[in-house]
Amino acid sequence: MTTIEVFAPAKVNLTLHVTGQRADGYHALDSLVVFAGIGDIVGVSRAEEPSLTVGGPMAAGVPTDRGNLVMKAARLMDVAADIHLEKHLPAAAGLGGGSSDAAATVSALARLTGQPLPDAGDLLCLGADVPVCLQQSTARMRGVGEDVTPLPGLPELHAVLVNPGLPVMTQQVFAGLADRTNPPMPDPLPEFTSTAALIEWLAGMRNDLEAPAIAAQPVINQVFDTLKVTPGCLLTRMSGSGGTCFGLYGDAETASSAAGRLQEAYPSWWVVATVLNAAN
Ligand SMILES: C[C@](O)(CO)[C@H](O)COP(=O)(O)OP(=O)(O)OC[C@H]1O[C@@H](n2ccc(N)nc2=O)[C@H](O)[C@@H]1O
Ligand SMILES: Nc1ncnc2c1ncn2[C@@H]1O[C@H](COP(=O)(O)OP(=O)(O)OP(=O)(O)O)[C@@H](O)[C@H]1O
Repeated sequence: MTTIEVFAPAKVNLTLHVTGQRADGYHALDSLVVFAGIGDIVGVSRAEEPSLTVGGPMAAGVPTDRGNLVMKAARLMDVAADIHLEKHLPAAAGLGGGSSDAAATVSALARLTGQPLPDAGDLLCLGADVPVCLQQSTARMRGVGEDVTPLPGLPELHAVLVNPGLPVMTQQVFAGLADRTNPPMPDPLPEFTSTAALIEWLAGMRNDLEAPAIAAQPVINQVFDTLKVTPGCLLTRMSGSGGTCFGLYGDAETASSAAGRLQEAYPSWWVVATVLNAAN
């Protein structure tokens, strides 16, 4: 029995500019998206009937029925498969958890069956983050998520990801936006010759969902305040619709030390030091 396993990395929005709203209610975005060294693992093999098992340290509360996005992905691919999902990412965390899992499932089933990958537009029914998660590489994401421009050559970043353990529902955060028409990022983006230059530029960009996410889950403010005072923290920002926030550091040792301090101080939080945009 052939089993295909695919890594489903965490999706991190280094910027997230909300530039408008469509008639269908979805928002136009302009986002610099990178992927982390931590993620879920999706394993698929052919079966008579679809089935799903969910394991891993972050499996609690994740749907194990047809509502799981990996099962929706299998239905989109029209393949009956046994799927095993190993969860390492918190759900409803702004890390594209379910979306990355769905994208990994699509990729694994395409390899298992030889089917072509669906177009970005066809993947949106699984989630707005699925097209960028299918590429699993640094990109500028626009439209509602279907317009994905790969950005090779960006410097890698040493980061600490922190999630306070409370789910944040994406729809509620978008609904809480005060302004829905905000400036996009510059086009084209500058050439970044160093990590320091990238971080300095990022400081001038935004995540427009921070304010409504904080309104929905005020503990996010505490995550920001805690990250900001860790030694060597160069930038803090929320990823996606939250509640995960990230801090950027100059090197792996500084990031790892900050993660250790934070995890000791907040044992119930999910804290991970990782590399973003690692050279593929
Ligand atoms: C916030 C981001 O994670 C940034 O990468 C994505 O835009 C959201 O991606 P996602 O979690 O896959 O979102 P979906 O599950 O497709 O949509 C959840 C809800 O978020 C809102 N939504 C999502 C994407 C978008 N461009 N505009 C929206 O207004 C819609 O109300 C939608 O019903
Ligand atoms: N494979 C999955 N992993 C985690 N949650 C899932 C999955 N499939 C469906 N869900 C459901 O989707 C909800 C949203 O979880 P998900 O991890 O997709 O949010 P998110 O994508 O991290 O948020 P954002 O889009 O802001 O990055 C969860 O609360 C859960 O009930």
